[in-house]
Amino acid sequence: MPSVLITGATSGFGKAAAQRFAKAGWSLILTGRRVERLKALEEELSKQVPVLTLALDVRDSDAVTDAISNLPETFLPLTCLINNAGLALAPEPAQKVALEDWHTMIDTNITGLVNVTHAALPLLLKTGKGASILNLGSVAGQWPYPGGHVYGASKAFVQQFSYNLRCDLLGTGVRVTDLAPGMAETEFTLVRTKGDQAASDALYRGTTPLQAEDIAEQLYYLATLPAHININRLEIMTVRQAWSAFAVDRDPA
Ligand SMILES: NC(=O)C1=CN([C@@H]2O[C@H](COP(=O)(O)OP(=O)(O)OC[C@H]3O[C@@H](n4cnc5c(N)ncnc54)[C@H](OP(=O)(O)O)[C@@H]3O)[C@@H](O)[C@H]2O)C=CC1
Ligand SMILES: O=CCS(=O)(=O)O
Repeated sequence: MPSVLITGATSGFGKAAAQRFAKAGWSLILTGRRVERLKALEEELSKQVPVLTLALDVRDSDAVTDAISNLPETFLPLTCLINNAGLALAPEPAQKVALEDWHTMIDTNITGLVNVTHAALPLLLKTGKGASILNLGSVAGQWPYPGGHVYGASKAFVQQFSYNLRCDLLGTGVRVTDLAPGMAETEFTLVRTKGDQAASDALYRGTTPLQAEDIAEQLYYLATLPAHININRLEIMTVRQAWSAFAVDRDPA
């Protein structure tokens, strides 16, 4: 039975991915900080497949290394790592943002992702052919927009780290993908606005955002491609989102 390690499984893409992989019979290693949600997910999915939940903050490198290097045999070999835990904060212009918010994004989206990758790499290399690392990037890593500042830059890191890993893992059989979604309706905007439900609802109202299940389906597709195929980057948007014109600073009329 293949097994998948999903970071940030307590909400959004991570939770939907856990449900999708469970449906296909994969063993699940699920992580996140919110213990109650992990427990609920374990209760739901352990009726279908073996489930191991790890209450972990991806920023804590010692805890991450310890947990991943001591996985029970039932959850090995590890076939897929989904580096999904992440967040955006402070949609305001850069010059108005608290430094702490920038640090939180860097510590989670960059340091957290490399912590988990470093800990899981020996297991994935042992699996070799057919193993995958699926990294949650974002359209924000490729395309600039106002208020994107450190969030977009952290996702540009995810893209380049994914490509560079591909170079080093050549010949090992381990695949690496930067999956870069656009606007998707999860708790992402609630977190970004520090709990402003009205702002979150307003962003998704009157359009058709991607849903967590759409991304889960892509993750499952990527993890189950024939072993000789590596999709390097997959950018995915709702058909109701696109780019906009360049902004220009003009003198008053
Ligand atoms: N929604 C969107 O529009 C898009 C999202 N993305 C990316 O997809 C990923 C998932 O986002 P999404 O599902 O939308 O958002 P959610 O807010 O719904 O889920 C985020 C998940 O990350 C976990 N997480 C956050 N910080 C930490 C931490 N320090 N340690 C461990 N887990 C953490 C949360 O768990 P807990 O709080 O329990 O720790 C939660 O399970 C993120 O990397 C995001 O940047 C990319 C493109 C578009
Ligand atoms: O990564 C999230 C999508 S967006 O808010 O940057 O468009």
